[in-house]
Order: sequence, then structure tokens, then C-alpha cells
Amino acid sequence: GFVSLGQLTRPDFPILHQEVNGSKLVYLDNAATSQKPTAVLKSLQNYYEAYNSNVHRGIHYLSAKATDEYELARKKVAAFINASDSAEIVFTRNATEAINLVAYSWGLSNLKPRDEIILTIAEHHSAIVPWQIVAQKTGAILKFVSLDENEVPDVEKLREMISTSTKLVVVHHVSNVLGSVLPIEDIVIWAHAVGAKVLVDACQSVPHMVVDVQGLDADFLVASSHKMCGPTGIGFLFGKSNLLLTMPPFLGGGEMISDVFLDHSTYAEPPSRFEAGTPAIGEAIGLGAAIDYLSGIGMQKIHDYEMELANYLYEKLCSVPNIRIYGPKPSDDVHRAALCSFNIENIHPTDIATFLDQQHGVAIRSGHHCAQPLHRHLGVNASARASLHFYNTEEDVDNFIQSLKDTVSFFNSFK
Ligand SMILES: Cc1ncc(COP(=O)(O)O)c(CN[C@@H](CS)C(=O)O)c1O
Repeated sequence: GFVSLGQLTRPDFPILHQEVNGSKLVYLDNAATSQKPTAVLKSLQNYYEAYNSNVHRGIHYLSAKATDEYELARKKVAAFINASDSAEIVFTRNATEAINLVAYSWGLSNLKPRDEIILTIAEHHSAIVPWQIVAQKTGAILKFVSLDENEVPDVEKLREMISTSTKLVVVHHVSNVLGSVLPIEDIVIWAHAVGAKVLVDACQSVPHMVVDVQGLDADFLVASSHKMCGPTGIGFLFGKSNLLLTMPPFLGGGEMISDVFLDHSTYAEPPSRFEAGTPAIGEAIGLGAAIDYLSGIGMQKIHDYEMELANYLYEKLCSVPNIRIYGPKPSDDVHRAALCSFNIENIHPTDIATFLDQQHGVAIRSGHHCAQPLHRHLGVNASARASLHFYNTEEDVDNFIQSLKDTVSFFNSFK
């Protein structure tokens, strides 16, 4: 019979084949972090077993091999998001650091008093807080777009908010709470019309769909390896070459210099200018292996499968009594990512997540998902969230829904 992409790929993820609290693990917390296929684990072991060495300046075989593999990983990231030059890819610790790099380097040297930075109320704390810090230092002003009647950021209001005072627009590609997918191409056109730049937080899109930075024409785009089947400890910033070339260093140290004198130093060209100290070499190689794995399946195929699963999840969740699902109702022209944040009347989301874990081995998340302003706007201080990846199956969704209904019955029995 028909074998789904989830069934086909599950054998590649050893971690999924275990019991938790006496039940088969159902891992539905992929927006927090993804699981790693054997190929990624092997690439890390192979690096440390066969050619571990420091990169860039070693004059021996192991260092040359490590350098080649590290720079090959950069080229794989560039190709994966269709960047025109691998020098436009800066490795960082994670997406959060990538956004901080833009805030401290580009932000501090380009923002002036009363310059405006436009964000949506649904942004992740990692996309909001760095700009609050830089706004305090430069006198720039943050402006936030709220949600429309479909409970997605109001892009028409965003368009109206863009003015000649706008210097930067910071938006998610996909929301880690609402599952909303924003029209980045349009937002970039509106921003560029007034000379503003656009930073795209692509943490929840790069692992799940084709992302083409040239097609989007984004000025900056960030993502994290650990959400796209790669190791933790590495992420990346894409920056257009003409922007990175004008940006001062973010962190000082070895690797990022050209020459060091006692009273000053000259700096390396991008991307090295932004990669101070010994990089996460093994993690970059692991990310490269993750990209090979994802590309082997194909991001369009992954996205198509996840969209089917997303609709199935949403439809089944709607059958749970007294549930409130946040974000847009999916339809033919309104897509939502394969994640649902929700609350159930009179039951705390943390009680739901705890019961699901302890009684059913189902792993979801509960909390504010680093989006407190959004939760305040929604009138709650926390939500539960189930988030899928291509290695999940319809059976996972069925297990989750059945377990959730059992959870609701349990807590309602105390009423
Ligand atoms: C949209 C978005 N933007 C930035 C980040 C930060 O990624 P880091 O790898 O931690 O730097 C995340 C990570 N969101 C996790 C942890 S809060 C979640 O459970 O939703 C994200 O979803």
C-alpha cells in the first residue's frame, strides 16, 4: 500500500524508536528543535574520528581537510537557500546570534534617532529584543503591526506603516505560534520602495519549504541548524554581499582580522570578518550533512507532505471540545505551517503537556514559545503547541488527538 514520507524516513531517526513513560514516543515538538538522521550523526563521528583539526591556517593534511569540509558546508547552505555567493553565508551559534549580529553591526552603524524599525506583534523574542537594545542606543523607534481578523499579522497595515522613516522591517517567514506564512516578496518590494532593508526570520520556514533568498530579494535572512535536522550550536546569517561589505565586525578576535597592530587592526573580508575565534567546525559539517539529507528528499516534497499533515492536524484538533486554535483557518489560499498552538477551556496548557507526556509519551510544548507580546495580545499567558516535521505520520496525529481527548476527559472529571 501507500507509504507516506513519514513512514519512509522514520527509520533514519533512531531517537523516534523508543518508549517514553511506557508508551511509544510521539515527538511533536519540532518547532522547538528537530531530530537528527543517522547520516548527520555519522558525519559528526567521522569528522572527529578521521579529520578533526582547526581550520583556515593549519599547514597540514588534517587542517586542510577540515577547512575544505567547513567551507563546503558553507557552500551547501548557500546553495540550499539559493544565495548567489557562499561569502553571503555567515556561520553563527544560532538564529538568535545571527539577528544580534545584524543589530549590533548593521544596526548600530546605520540607525539614527527617530529612524523606524517595523516588526509584527508575532515576532519571536530573538527578533524583538536585539532591536529594543539597539533602538535604545541609537534613538531608533520600534513599531509593531498587530493581527488581522484571520489572526495573522496585518500585512496591509504593515504596508501603510512603511514610510520614508522606515529603515528596517523585521518579519518572520513562518510564525512559531500562529503558523502564519507571510508574503515576504511583497513586503520586500514595499520596504525597498522607501530604501528600507528587510530581515527575514526563517527559522520555521527553511526546514520546511523551499526558501530562495534571491527570489525573496531579502537583505538579511536567518535560520538555525537544530531546527533543520542539523546539530545545535550553529546557525547562519544570509546577508547581501553589498551589505556585509559595509558592516563593521560584531565580535573581535582571531580569524576575523587581516593585520593586528597595537593601536588598531584591519579586518578580514566577509564572511570571516564576522566569524571570530575557532568556529563550530563539527557542527557546520553536521549541518552540511543535514542539508544533503533534506535535499536528497527534496524541500518541495517535504513541504507538500507537511501541508497535508498540517491540514489533517488542524482538522482533527478542531474535533476536540472547547479548543481554541490560534492563527489562520487553513483554506485553498490560506496556508498555515504544520504547527498548531491552542488552549482548552479551563485546563492549563502545562497540565495538558505534562499529562500527554506522562500518560501517553506524546511530546508537545507548553508556554509562551518566546512570543510573550503575541500571547498577551491573544489574551493568554501560555499555550500548548504541537509541531510536525516530515518524519511524523498520520498515526502520530491520531495518537496525539486520542491522547488529547483522554487528557481533556481526565481533567474535566474533576469539574
Ligand atoms: C521564529 C523563531 N525565531 C527565532 C528562534 C530562535 O532560534 P534559536 O535557534 O534558539 O536561536 C526560534 C526558535 N523557537 C523555538 C524556541 S523558543 C520554539 O520552540 O518555537 C523561532 O521559532
